[in-house]
Amino acid sequence: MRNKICNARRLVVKVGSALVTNNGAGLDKAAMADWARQIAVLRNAGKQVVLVSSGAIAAGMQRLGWTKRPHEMHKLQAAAAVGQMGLVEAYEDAFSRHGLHTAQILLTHEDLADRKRYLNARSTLTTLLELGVVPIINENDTIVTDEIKFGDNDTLGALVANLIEAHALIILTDQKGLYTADPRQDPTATLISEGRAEDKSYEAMAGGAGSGISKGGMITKIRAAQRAARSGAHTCIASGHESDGLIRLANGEPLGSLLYATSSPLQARKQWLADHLQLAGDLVIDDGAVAALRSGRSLLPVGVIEVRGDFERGSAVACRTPGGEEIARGLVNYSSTECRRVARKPSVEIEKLLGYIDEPELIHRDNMVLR
Ligand SMILES: Nc1ncnc2c1ncn2[C@@H]1O[C@H](COP(=O)(O)OP(=O)(O)O)[C@@H](O)[C@H]1O
Ligand SMILES: N[C@@H](CCC(=O)OP(=O)(O)O)C(=O)O
Repeated sequence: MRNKICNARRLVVKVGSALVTNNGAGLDKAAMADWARQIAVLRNAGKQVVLVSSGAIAAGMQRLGWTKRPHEMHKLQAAAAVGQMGLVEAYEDAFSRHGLHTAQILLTHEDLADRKRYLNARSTLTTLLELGVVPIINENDTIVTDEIKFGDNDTLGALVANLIEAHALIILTDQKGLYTADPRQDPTATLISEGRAEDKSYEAMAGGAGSGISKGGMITKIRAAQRAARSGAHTCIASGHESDGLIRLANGEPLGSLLYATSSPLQARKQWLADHLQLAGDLVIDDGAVAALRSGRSLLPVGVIEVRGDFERGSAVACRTPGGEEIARGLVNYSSTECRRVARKPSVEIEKLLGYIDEPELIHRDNMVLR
């Protein structure tokens, strides 16, 4: 079962406030440096890793000399803005010692619910990963308050796993994993080694957060595992204090709790595309494009004869024959106006015709499902 994590080529690692900040006492730079070292080992083994890290508020409180967490939302937001600097500075320093570049990405849940921003975030992240950079993600606390209130970077980790079609989400926390009850309250609680992420019985085992600085607790981790499983990612909840924990997980050691998905990322994504999309328009395609799509290739502008409807980048559109038969549907990389300008043209002309290029294909095969 643990080969599910060692086979994962693309991983999201989430580290919670309790860990990054040593339970609120400023940043634990030694721990951060150690995760960076381990992530560098994973990168050298050919894995792509995105880091979702909390800790901005605690770091900001320390920089501002505050000893008590304020209740006012705007003060928490100000602390997060100050602390985010220290957080990324510390990671940048730690990763640069291993010759790795980092990138800061601040996201909100709304960004990922919006199709256009979703596609933009997705292409930026995948480009960074291909460049060998380690993206470091946190919530954009300046413009949203939900996450500060609910302390929910676990959900963000799952949304990022959905976004980049990660194979695994590793949630590092201050416990060894998911126990049958909160181990702080119940000393007889035992560690769950593995089970299906969708298993509803886990929700009843989760208590609240362990410390004043964290907010989510286990329930947000279990829900994150359920959400990650919907895009085919397995989740492992494990201790961030375990020596070489990430490396050992990647080697298949049975650390922590594995909450596994039952479908592959590609199957899950295609199922989602097939079930959930409301079509915003049609791309009428020629015989060559029909054959290309049926053999599993992406849709290029050269095969498009006509564009019907008004739609934005990221909308769902159908690919149809001139007779109206639906061949495929998927998320389109360009708006209807842009599609009309590039239809029938080779991809190399996109930049000249539009003045910029997002992607060489109108619909990428990963974002498409055949009918
Ligand atoms: N069933 C459970 N198994 C393990 N930990 C649990 C459970 N229920 C509640 N918890 C608590 O959840 C805490 C971890 O969540 P949290 O404090 O939000 O950490 P993080 O900042 O890493 O997200 C643990 O310290 C533990 O006290
Ligand atoms: N984004 C904020 C808070 C998010 C948060 O606490 O999440 P979690 O680590 O899941 O408890 C921060 O960086 O301080």
